[in-house]
Amino acid sequence: MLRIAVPNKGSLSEPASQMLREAGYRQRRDGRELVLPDVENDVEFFFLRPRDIAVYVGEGVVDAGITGRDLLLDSGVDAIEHRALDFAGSTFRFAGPPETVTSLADVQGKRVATSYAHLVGTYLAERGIDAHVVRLDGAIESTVRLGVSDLVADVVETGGTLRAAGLHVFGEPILQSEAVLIRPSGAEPQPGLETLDRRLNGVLVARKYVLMDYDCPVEHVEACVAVTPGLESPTVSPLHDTGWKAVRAMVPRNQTNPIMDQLYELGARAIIVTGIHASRL
Ligand SMILES: Nc1ncnc2c1ncn2[C@@H]1O[C@H](COP(=O)(O)OP(=O)(O)OP(=O)(O)O)[C@@H](O)[C@H]1O
Ligand SMILES: O=P(O)(O)OC[C@H]1O[C@H](OP(=O)(O)OP(=O)(O)O)[C@H](O)[C@@H]1O
Ligand SMILES: [Mg+2]
Repeated sequence: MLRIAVPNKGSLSEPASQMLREAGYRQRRDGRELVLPDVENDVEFFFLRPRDIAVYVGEGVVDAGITGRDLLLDSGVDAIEHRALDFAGSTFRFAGPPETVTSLADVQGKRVATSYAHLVGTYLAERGIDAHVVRLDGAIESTVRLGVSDLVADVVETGGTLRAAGLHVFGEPILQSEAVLIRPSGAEPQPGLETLDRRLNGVLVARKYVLMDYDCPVEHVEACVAVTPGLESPTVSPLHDTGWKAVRAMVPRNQTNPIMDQLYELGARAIIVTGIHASRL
């Protein structure tokens, strides 16, 4: 049985369970369940604190886990990213009062509050910057006002929290983070992991692509197909009217409308878009 760690709280928890549900796995209905066997799929889910998941995976206690890339790197354990999962996207950045910090060099000699002490310590050490890292669990943005730090290093999504605290980001982003599937490094991946990974990729594809069908005059098929090349190659089928063909291809969801505009200009008609419920590539 493949043992998989899933975040039990925080911003990763609900989207991770949702993704696993879409991939055909059982997920807990009651937020207090700690272990959930899914016998039909030969997996067992362990609901753990997001920050601890990399540790369990690194120790080989579980075969895989879902966590944030930032948490994985901060843990410093022997686990590696197996696949990016395209949710809980954020950047990890330095921020501080605009009057006192504007570039990375200004961090020298200052107090930096963060929940990611290892990540920040390593980042600064690699750049030869000597600073005092103050490790705190959360509400990092308040630490400057409260006098515990001179600046912070924290997760930024919309930037709203920093703005509300009167802080501005500076320097290059330390890291781009998102939810990731991780596994122990070194050891060969468990056999069931490939199935889990293919299923999760199936969900990613179903979210990212739509199916586009359209009819096209025979003489414009090549031009239209160039606009919708699909993943392998689009399906081109005959129609009863021999002057027309039917074309079907997967297209990126976020380009649906510009692609339909281009196809229409090229003479395609009856353009129909359908969502993909599930996929296996
Ligand atoms: N606003 C956000 N947008 C996107 N990702 C976020 C956000 N806040 C935290 N994360 C991500 O969630 C993970 C941290 O999870 P954790 O549960 O420790 O904190 P949290 O989501 O802030 O939960 P909480 O503060 O409610 O305990 C990290 O990978 C982090 O990048
Ligand atoms: O850029 P934003 O869209 O404002 O989001 C980023 C904020 O969200 C998270 O905080 P959370 O609300 O989880 O509180 P915490 O700091 O106590 O974890 C994160 O730690 C940042 O503070
Ligand atoms: Mg938080």
